[in-house]
Amino acid sequence: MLLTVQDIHKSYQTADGPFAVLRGIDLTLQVGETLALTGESGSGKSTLLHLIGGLDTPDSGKILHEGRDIAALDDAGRASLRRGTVGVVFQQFNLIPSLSVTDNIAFQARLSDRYDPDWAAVLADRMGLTPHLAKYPEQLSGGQQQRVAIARTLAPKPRVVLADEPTGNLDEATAATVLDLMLELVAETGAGLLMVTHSEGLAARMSRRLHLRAGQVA
Ligand SMILES: Nc1ncnc2c1ncn2[C@@H]1O[C@H](COP(=O)(O)OP(=O)(O)OP(=O)(O)O)[C@@H](O)[C@H]1O
Repeated sequence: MLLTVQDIHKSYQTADGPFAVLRGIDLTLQVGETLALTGESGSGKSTLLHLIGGLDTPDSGKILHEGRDIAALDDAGRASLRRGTVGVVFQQFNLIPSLSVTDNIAFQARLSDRYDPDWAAVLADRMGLTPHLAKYPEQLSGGQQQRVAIARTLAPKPRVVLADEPTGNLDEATAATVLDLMLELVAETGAGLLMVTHSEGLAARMSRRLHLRAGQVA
């Protein structure tokens, strides 16, 4: 199993006392599987993604990446998880303005020592970015920038791809094209994808759906 999440609980402290955002979440993700995470605004989707990516820690419960409990990792193990094993795509593109498209795509893979120029070239080609490799982010359209962000995430060949509304900034047709590409590439690398989306249309293209309601799987 690529990813196993067991009975996750998470509360935030507020002025009125603790607020339970996640109240016992279980999920699994297998190789090649794509899981849509839906739920109303505030239902805890981003919180769950952050916990799975090791960006925050749950109050209780377990998160296993390929059988390894992330709570048991030391700082170096956690850093390596964030840089290579898990890839995250956010709604904001977060490209580095001073780097060309080529260098933006390579950036994370280089950091984690997983840079493969041939794979980076394949990604750029499939994402339709080859004519734009020498350009800088400000010279690209929103859809092109998002494709660079996705290529950058996939460049280190992560085992699990976590995506938070990755096409939320794009028009519907562009969003569908970008998602199809992401689904193809995730399938080819044998990764699993967990994607937050508000779009019924996009959720329907994925292999499974998990709906959060009041901190639980509905
Ligand atoms: N650091 C924090 N401190 C306190 N409360 C928080 C914190 N982060 C999130 N929350 C609260 O937890 C709840 C869940 O937030 P989260 O961002 O996970 O929801 P979401 O389902 O991703 O929402 P959206 O679809 O609007 O992005 C919200 O009520 C939010 O206000």
